[in-house]
Amino acid sequence: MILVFDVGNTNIVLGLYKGRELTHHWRLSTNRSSTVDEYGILLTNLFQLAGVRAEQIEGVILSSVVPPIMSTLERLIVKYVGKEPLIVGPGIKTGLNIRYENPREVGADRIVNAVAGIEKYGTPLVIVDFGTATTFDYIDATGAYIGGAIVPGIGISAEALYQRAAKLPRIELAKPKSVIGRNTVAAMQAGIVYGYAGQVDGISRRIAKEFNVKPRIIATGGLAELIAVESETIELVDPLLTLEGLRIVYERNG
Ligand SMILES: Nc1ncnc2c1ncn2[C@@H]1O[C@H](COP(=O)(O)OP(=O)(O)OP(=O)(O)O)[C@@H](O)[C@H]1O
Ligand SMILES: CC(C)(CO)[C@@H](O)C(=O)NCCC(=O)O
Ligand SMILES: [K+]
Repeated sequence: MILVFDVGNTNIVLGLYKGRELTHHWRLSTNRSSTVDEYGILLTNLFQLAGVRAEQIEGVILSSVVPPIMSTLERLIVKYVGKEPLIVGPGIKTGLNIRYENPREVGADRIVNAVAGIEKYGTPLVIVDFGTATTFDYIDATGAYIGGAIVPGIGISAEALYQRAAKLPRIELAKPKSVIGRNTVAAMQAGIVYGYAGQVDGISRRIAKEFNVKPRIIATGGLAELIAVESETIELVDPLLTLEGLRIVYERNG
């Protein structure tokens, strides 16, 4: 069994693979002040509930876009799983040709998404990940990672309205009845849901035009489903794409 960790700014998503099969997956909050032992209690409890013993885990792979908690997570894995994790970053084989100006700058989550996306969906491809930030990644027909776009995430945008405008409340992110809201909550929901759906369509169409391609457009991330149903360009939602990418990268370094 291998244990995979996708460490994002909002959530840590972890999964257990038996061969190619994802047997368990869990979502924890990313808490910058949690200690090794606090994360250790969570991990131990999850394993216990799943009937998994740490000795059954042959290897661990971790991708993170939160540098300040890396040392905590590395120590967590050594202490509670008894393994040195493989960390997605310079020096490991991803098999991805990265054409970013500085390849080290690309978020590990975006790299791992691209690896899984190419394997599962082929190229050319656009991956949209609705996380803390919404990211777009464009992979060309040769399988090269060209780059993408980074947008404030849905949660960040909704939170900013609430924080900065005295009369705007915190809202539930849900689809409103109409694109024209006739109360504050409905108006905010319309702006966010249709705004983000339109953003995906707009950016995807621009990619298609600028690069003269017809890429498949695949979405992932916590809030993908809500937006995908309103988008005209998202072909499908693959909620566990990042975990799949981690498994593939682990195998490429075996
Ligand atoms: N129902 C909701 N209402 C309001 N905000 C939400 C809702 N669900 C998620 N969010 C917010 O949206 C953002 C993205 O959440 P999501 O669960 O997609 O994170 P994620 O995909 O794990 O992101 P990351 O990988 O960056 O940690 C977070 O800021 C989260 O607080
Ligand atoms: C954009 C986020 C925050 C999305 O999780 C992450 O991929 C990241 O921190 N990336 C580094 C910057 C870049 O990808 O260009
Ligand atoms: K993410």
